[in-house]
Amino acid sequence: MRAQLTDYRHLGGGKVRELYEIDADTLLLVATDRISAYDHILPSPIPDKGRVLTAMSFFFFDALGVPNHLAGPADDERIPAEVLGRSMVVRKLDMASAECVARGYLTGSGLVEYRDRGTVCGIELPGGLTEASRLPEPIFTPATKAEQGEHDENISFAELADIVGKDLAEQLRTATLDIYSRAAGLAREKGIILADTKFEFGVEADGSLVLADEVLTPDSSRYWPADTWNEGEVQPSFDKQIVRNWLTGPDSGWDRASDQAPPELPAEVAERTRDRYIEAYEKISGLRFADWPGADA
Ligand SMILES: N#Cc1c(N)ncnc1-c1cnn(CCN2CCOCC2)c1
Repeated sequence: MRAQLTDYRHLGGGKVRELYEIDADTLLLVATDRISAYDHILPSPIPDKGRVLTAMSFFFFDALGVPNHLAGPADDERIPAEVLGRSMVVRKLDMASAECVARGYLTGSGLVEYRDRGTVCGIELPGGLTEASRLPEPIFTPATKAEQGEHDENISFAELADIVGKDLAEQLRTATLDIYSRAAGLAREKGIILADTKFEFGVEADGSLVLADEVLTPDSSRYWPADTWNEGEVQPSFDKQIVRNWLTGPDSGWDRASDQAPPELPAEVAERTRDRYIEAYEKISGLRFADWPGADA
């Protein structure tokens, strides 16, 4: 008999996820169908988004073969029926206080700093790079965790070392770059560019790392279609471009520059976005989303 969500203490959450306490040693990480765009949580859910992104985390935790925080399978009995398929039962860890970001391409906040200083997180980069340039090699660009609604603040490796200690900072950098490179190679074979991604790690009593949080989902990463990659242009997001185009198009009636909340999405836009999430998962994993638990949740 499955527990109820109300059996668990709600610890908090973020823009699109919630965290519950199962017991002293175990948490329930729940992904919702909420989607954010242009720093707004949209009023319209994307059906099955939580399940697809949870399936992606489970795929990569298995594929990567590094120590991780999963404490049960996708259909673990401790997962309430209403969130089955979009939840992970995870071990409660002592979390490292840093967002561990790897970038293989220059965009977003990294591009802003590069245009200002020629660096990203204090890392000198070659001249002449532009929007969506592939970097000579992937770089580790840590950030401090921001309060909800705020943007994480990029910091240098030296600043990270001051926060977590030099040895742990070096471990975080090595693990982040190694996992990113392996995942990027896997995605590229399937025609998808993993431009960048954000990991969170726990630290065991012996100082070893445990990969935590969600991993390599479209919410924690930038995924671009490889066949349309064109240096110097803002790349289309593999998963969110349909929503972005509708929101900034003539039909939405929304002004991105205003402080208006975005409108509801047409059902067709939500449905096509669902299809893109499923396409990303099935292309990358080689698995069928139809086989993932929780379809009737
Ligand atoms: N994963 C994990 C984990 C763990 N295994 N042990 C202890 N704490 C955490 C933890 C607590 N917060 N976060 C940031 C991710 N949050 C998720 C919910 O939504 C908001 C963001 C991770």
